Amino acid sequence: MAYDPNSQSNLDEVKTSHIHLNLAVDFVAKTLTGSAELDIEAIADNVSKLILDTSFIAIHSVTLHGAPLKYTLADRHEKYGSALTVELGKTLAKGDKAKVIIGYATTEECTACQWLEPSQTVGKEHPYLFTQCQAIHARSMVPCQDSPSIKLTYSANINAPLRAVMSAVPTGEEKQANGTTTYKFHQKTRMPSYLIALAVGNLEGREIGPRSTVWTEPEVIEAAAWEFVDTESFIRTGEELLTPYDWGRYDLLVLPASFPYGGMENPCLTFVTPSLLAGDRSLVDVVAHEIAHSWMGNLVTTENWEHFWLNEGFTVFVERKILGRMQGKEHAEFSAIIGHKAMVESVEIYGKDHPFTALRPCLRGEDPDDAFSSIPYEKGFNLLYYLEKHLGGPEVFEPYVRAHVQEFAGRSINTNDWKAFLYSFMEKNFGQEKVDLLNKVDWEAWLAGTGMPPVENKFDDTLAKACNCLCKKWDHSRSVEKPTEFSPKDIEEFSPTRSLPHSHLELMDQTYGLTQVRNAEIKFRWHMICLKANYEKMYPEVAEFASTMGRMKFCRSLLRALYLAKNGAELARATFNKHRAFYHPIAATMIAKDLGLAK
Ligand SMILES: CC/C=C\C/C=C\C[C@@H](O)/C=C/C=C/C=C\[C@@H](O)CCCC(=O)O
Ligand SMILES: [Zn+2]
Repeated sequence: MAYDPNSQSNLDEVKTSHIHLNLAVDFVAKTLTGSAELDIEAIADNVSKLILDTSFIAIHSVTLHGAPLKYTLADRHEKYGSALTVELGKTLAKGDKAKVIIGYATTEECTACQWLEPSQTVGKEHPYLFTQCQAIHARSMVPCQDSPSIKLTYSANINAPLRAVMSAVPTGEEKQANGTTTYKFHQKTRMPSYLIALAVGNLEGREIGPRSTVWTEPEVIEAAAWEFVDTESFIRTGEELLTPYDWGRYDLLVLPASFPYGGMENPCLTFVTPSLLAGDRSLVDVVAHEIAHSWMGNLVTTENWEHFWLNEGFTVFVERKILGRMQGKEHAEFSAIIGHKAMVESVEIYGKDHPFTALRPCLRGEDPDDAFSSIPYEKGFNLLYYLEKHLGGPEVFEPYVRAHVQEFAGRSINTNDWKAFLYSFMEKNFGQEKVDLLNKVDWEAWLAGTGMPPVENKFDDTLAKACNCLCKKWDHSRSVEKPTEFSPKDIEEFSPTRSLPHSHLELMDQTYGLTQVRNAEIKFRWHMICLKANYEKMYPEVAEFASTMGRMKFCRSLLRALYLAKNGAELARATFNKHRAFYHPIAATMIAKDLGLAK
């Protein structure tokens, strides 16, 4: 039976198999208004009610096959929203089906939607709406069983004044007499509610592959189409490693700058931050990551957010397999080294004994957004990387990873399911020898232990060597007042850490032009180095970057570091307060907590 501590739905009694959305997008009222039709099925006997997750939603009506039903909306749970209890007016036996239609509207407190003014878009002429439902924000957009343990198909008719795109295949559009258009969608593959996604804006599409179109504002379409030209090769490599791609289309949507994540694996339509548009295709590993989710997370889904590592650890593992095949093994290993550094930083931020540093944390009573960090990604990856080596390498492990997808596609699983299948696959295909090896793994330390993983993997440092070498050179240059051995050539491959004297930071900037750099990853690291050194001259640049780039990896980390830097706290808070409306509601909530501004 499904267990989900972050949902208030009666998951043990009912499951939803399909949702049809009929929604009108109102940019003036900033609401989605219409209905959600839920096809439900009793999974137990004597089911008389349906309990749905909602958050800041106004319920207008509930009907069953046209007849009104009684319902109550509970007082709001601070983290999980208001449970909507619908009296079904009859008792369902196990296997009985029903269609419940809920008339509703979102409200201005909706945490999934960000409504952008024209001034917040690239083109500055049209408003824009986008949603982000992971982890538990779908309930603020659609009344539903908002748990990844429930997998459903969905369809939608979205009436909007501008083009609408969704995490589904478009099936048609109908012009309306009032000048709006109804955009129709269908998602045939069963997926969890957190993958429901919608964007509406002045969007143009450009084909970049046999099953891929990149969507974005016309002003950036050229740059986007150029940057993501390798998309089809990533998908094919994923198919070679795993199973045929199941979702039909793989389109990309490049969002406005306030999009809070690097990418979001919404099926058929990955959402990405415009910070990937580096102009040199150097940041497209995020696209490899989102494509890997087509199998890991979207087909094989975590049962609840406590096993989030099954989505992300496996996705990072496949992402690095794809990179290894396309760019060479040393690139994949370099990515693992960078990921390891991110994990060290996350453990430092939480503290090594913090429960959220465990691979499988307890999230009862917690907001999953508070538990989000690099840990499920990188500790999960490190466990799989370690298991691959421990069990005999890719020849043994890659067939297992493929079998894992074949076994669990279409299902939601937990860590016990995962481990049981790993044992049975190894025993069946390779015999007792592998089972003995599995029995030697310190499962308790890997899964429940806090802090860094119990085993430190060794990664190939071919590409890291150049960075480490240059880092040492700058470190040793502390004793020299005006070092002369540095040149722009140094940084064709690199990145440093411990704080340097301000004079050296100035020289570094003059030599490498770091303040002017376009690549957001490099800019971010340069800003972090300056903040670590309390280099106040750079604080205004940091504030500018953090208030124009809504990807939390950048703005949240920079504002938190500025807040902790000498004389930086006031500027961090002032910057956030001034630009609060720029951030997506999820980012705004998290940053307010970091800066001690949460209510
Ligand atoms: C143990 C953690 C438990 C639950 C967390 C689940 C969801 C967290 C929620 O905050 C949503 C996360 C969405 C992530 C989307 C994309 C990431 O891959 C982006 C990573 C950061 C970046 O590159 O910007
Ligand atoms: Zn991911």
